[in-house]
Amino acid sequence: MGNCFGFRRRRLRRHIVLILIGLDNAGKTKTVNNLAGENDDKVLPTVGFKAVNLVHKDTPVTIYDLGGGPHFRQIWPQYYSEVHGVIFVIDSSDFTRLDECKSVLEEVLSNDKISGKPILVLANKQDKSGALDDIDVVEKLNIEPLVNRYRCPTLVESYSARVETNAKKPKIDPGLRKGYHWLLNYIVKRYGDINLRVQTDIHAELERRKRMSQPSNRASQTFTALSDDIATQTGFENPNFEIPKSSKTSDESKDSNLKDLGKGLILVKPIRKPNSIDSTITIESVEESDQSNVARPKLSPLFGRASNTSTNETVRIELEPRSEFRKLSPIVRKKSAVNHIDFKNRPQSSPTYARNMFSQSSKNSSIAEEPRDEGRTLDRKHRVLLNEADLATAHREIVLTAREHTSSDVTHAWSTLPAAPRPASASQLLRRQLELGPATPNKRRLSLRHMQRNKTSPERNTMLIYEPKAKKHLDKGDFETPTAIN
Ligand SMILES: Nc1nc2c(ncn2[C@@H]2O[C@H](COP(=O)(O)OP(=O)(O)OP(=O)(O)O)[C@@H](O)[C@H]2O)c(=O)[nH]1
Ligand SMILES: [Mg+2]
Repeated sequence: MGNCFGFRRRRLRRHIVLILIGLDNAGKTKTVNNLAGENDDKVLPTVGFKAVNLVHKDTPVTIYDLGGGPHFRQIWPQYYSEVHGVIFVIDSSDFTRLDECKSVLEEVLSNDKISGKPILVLANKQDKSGALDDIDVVEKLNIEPLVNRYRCPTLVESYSARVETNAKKPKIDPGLRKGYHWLLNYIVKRYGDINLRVQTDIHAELERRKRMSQPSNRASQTFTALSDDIATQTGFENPNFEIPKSSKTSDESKDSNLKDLGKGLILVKPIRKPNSIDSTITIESVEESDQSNVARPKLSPLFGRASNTSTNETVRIELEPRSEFRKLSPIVRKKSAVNHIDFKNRPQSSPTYARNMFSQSSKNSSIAEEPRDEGRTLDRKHRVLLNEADLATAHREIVLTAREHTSSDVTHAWSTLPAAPRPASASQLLRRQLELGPATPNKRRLSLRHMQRNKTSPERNTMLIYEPKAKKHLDKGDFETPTAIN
């Protein structure tokens, strides 16, 4: 019987997109031909890519069969954001290329757009004598630690894409059939989560490309994108944020801020890797100088400034939230009726929160407009992202904490706000880690990893910090135990 209210259950329209990759000559095209029921004796090396459309239990499936030659591998990442899963084919009879295969697989899995997505590893050419079976492949390619590291649900299957030529319709090897069905069923079951991530990634990628195509604003806008990803996709307050308790008057505070801004500014510029659309933000310290004629970098207020006060080594990165990202963010979607971000639990992500806080603070008038406390600063628009001093002194790995606020917090004055944060647990929306990567004397990589419940893999934002006059050499040995910042 139909629904008596005349409602029909709306089914989510699914469309699964897979990417088929692996070294050249691995048998990718032969494999997809098998899946499509094509009996093609001679397959030629793929130039560029080929899209194959199939159907799995009423769900359309598109498989991008990409060329595996070294030149074509460079275009693989362009497809990563839009795929729901990966099929990685290996020629298990070609022992000479196992190392190459291993490093290519690691490169794929470590990509931000792939980490966390399901992977089907296919050990092809089992008909050849001496071919490695699936267990050997797992061992030789070190697959287990690799997929654990990048949190990719993985299945390894062995099969042969070579089928009997006299058969009208090629039989699909049971190994291939099993693996293919596992991958599709896995995606179908978690389609909502995986697809949300795919859509968000596609949107972010388009935005980034749009920005990159505007040369005049390239530096500032790229930085905006990066900051926004941190600010809006985490939906949380700044990791090292602490509510400052300043005893200074607003005039004093303004003065000290102006002075600090004059010292050691930081240049922010994007670095583009050749043949890649990815860019990294480099933050370069400018040495302190008394010469007034030294040109200071002009940074757009759009993306905020970054400043480094030489006295306390605080790197201050100011974030400007952008509304476009919010529209797609899972946090926005949580409340169905309106475009509403649940600021109650993430008050510091909210521009209105900051505004309220400041209007509250100015009403109370004992609060400085831009209060400052030992290198940590919060002002009207911005939040502190990294506290260099904290990083440099103790922490190899910092497990960030989430802070619980109730709406009543907003009515408090700065000085009376609860300061003790509650440690984030795995069941909470986010799990974030700040990692201090391997360091050279003057270069450090800081990456912010954060995980959202609705996503299947961590987001990662990386910044390289160059310190021309760095004295400390930070390496693994300097840090022993992870410490929570409170
Ligand atoms: N013996 C044997 N040969 C296979 C098998 N699968 C593919 N081949 C052969 O391996 C060669 C390469 O196959 P392709 O499917 O073109 O390989 P590919 O991975 O698509 O290569 P690119 O498009 O260059 O990246 C072809 O000559 C296939 O006939 C298999 O299971 N057994
Ligand atoms: Mg091919």
